[in-house]
Order: sequence, then structure tokens, then C-alpha cells
Amino acid sequence: MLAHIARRIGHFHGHQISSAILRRMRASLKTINPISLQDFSQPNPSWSPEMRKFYDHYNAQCDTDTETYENKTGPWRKLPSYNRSIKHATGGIYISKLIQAKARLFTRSVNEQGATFEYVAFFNKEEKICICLFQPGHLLEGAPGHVHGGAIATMIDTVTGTLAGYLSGPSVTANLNINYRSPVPLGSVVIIHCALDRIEGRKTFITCKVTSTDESKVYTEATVLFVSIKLGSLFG
Ligand SMILES: CCCCCCCC(=O)SCCNC(=O)CCNC(=O)[C@H](O)C(C)(C)COP(=O)(O)OP(=O)(O)OC[C@H]1O[C@@H](n2cnc3c(N)ncnc32)[C@H](O)[C@@H]1OP(=O)(O)O
Repeated sequence: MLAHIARRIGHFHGHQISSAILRRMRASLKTINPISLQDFSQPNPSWSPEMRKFYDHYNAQCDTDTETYENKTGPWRKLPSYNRSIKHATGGIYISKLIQAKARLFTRSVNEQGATFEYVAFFNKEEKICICLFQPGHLLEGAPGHVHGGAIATMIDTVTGTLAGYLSGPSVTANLNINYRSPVPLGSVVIIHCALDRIEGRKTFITCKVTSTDESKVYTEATVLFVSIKLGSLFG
């Protein structure tokens, strides 16, 4: 685990971050809290057999062992999911001195397993795509028995944003266009497919589709524009 952290320091979604931010992060390393290293996208008892089946399917095709971080062969990489986005820059190290200690990533802000956003994402560097298995919980209701459109938008923003980050470095959502084609039942498992459309200067365009696990049903389609930023601009 420590070797994994050491590899991640200095990178944000796999990209180099500025030396000024890095200095401030390193100065904060004494605030390491081992508990904060929890990866929330690991299987838990709330996952349905279907969620677990698809997790096992993609996890078996990963280039890194989820437990040991040792290399193996496969096109996918399972992405860790911490409860602060800044932890992705540091491999999970908690930097309470830098920004609001009580802040939590929206999708990881409820502790009850299975109640809100249960998800795990996988990245395919070669194909520049990301897929996410998403099991929406009972606290995400919009239309009766179905998922709130804002919760679906949140997941689309999160997964496309993760892909943009891996491909283009630190970026923010500038435009998000969504077509809701069919309501998503609460407690079901859907797959969020994201793919790079194109990169133009600072702009990264991502397409996204939310489908049933057999891909026969399309629930949602989206196009998203991310604009690259200097990470330091977020810190004032
Ligand atoms: C692990 C968890 C991952 C979670 C991911 C979640 C990601 C998020 O939700 S981020 C939060 C929501 N987004 C925001 O708060 C962003 C707010 N907006 C901003 O900060 C700024 O408007 C920002 C950075 C997008 C652009 O500002 P700025 O850096 O001044 O760039 P600017 O020159 O205006 O635009 C750059 C290019 O983008 C284009 N652009 C900017 N905004 C838009 C837009 N809304 N629509 C279309 N094009 C746009 C511009 O036209 C310009 O294009 P070109 O280079 O061809 O002339």
C-alpha cells in the first residue's frame, strides 16, 4: 500500500501536478490517517449478485491486482474511490490542512452501505474509455421507485470527469447535456459507458451512455465538456 501511495504522489488522475501544490501536499503528509485510505468502491454486503458478477468480470481483466497492487495482464484498471476528490491526487492521503476538513465527495458522503451511490469504475487507457457499475440505493428516489435525474447526472458527471482527469489532467465540467430515455429502477444495476470524443486544446469532449447490464436498454445519453484548469486555481 505504501509503495502505491509513493507512486501516486505528484500526480492527479495520473498526471503531474504543479510543484507548488506538491510542496504543500508533502508538507501535510504528517496528517496521514490510515483510516482515510478506505477505497469505497470495493465490494460490500449491499452489492447485489449482479453487481458482484460484473465487478468480478472486469476485475479479472485488470492490469493491477486490487489487493496487492502487483502488475498482471489485462486492459482495464480498477479506479479507487475515496471520499474526498483530493485524495485521488495523493493516493488516499488526507490533507486536512489544505481544504475544509469536513468536506466529503458528494457521491461518498453517506456512510450507510447500499443507501445511495454504490459504484465502481474501470479505466481502459488504450481505448480511452471508462465504464462504471452503478447500483442506485433507496435514498436516490425521484419518480416513485426510480432514480432521481439529478442522481443520474451526478454519476455521469463523476465518471466522465474521472475519464477526463485521466486523459487531460485536472479539469472541471463546463457543459453537461443529458437525454433521459427511460427511468432507472432503484436497486437495479446499470453500466455507465464513457468514451473520449475529442480533445481540442484545453477542452475534452466525452460521450456517455447509461444502459442495462446486457446493454439492450439505453436509460440515458449524455455529452460532456471538460475544461482543463491549473489545480492551484482551486486553492485560491
Ligand atoms: C473523482 C471525482 C470526479 C468528480 C468530477 C466532478 C467534476 C465537477 O463537477 S466540476 C464542478 C462543476 N463545474 C464548475 O464549477 C466549473 C465552473 N466554470 C469554470 O470554472 C470556468 O467557466 C471554466 C474553467 C469551465 C472555463 O473558464 P476559463 O478557464 O476562463 O476558460 P474559458 O476561456 O472561458 O473557456 C475555455 C474554452 O472552453 C469553452 N467553454 C467554456 N465554458 C463553456 C461552456 N459552458 N460551453 C461550451 N464551451 C465552453 C470556451 O469557449 C473556450 O473555448 P476556446 O478555447 O475554443 O475559445
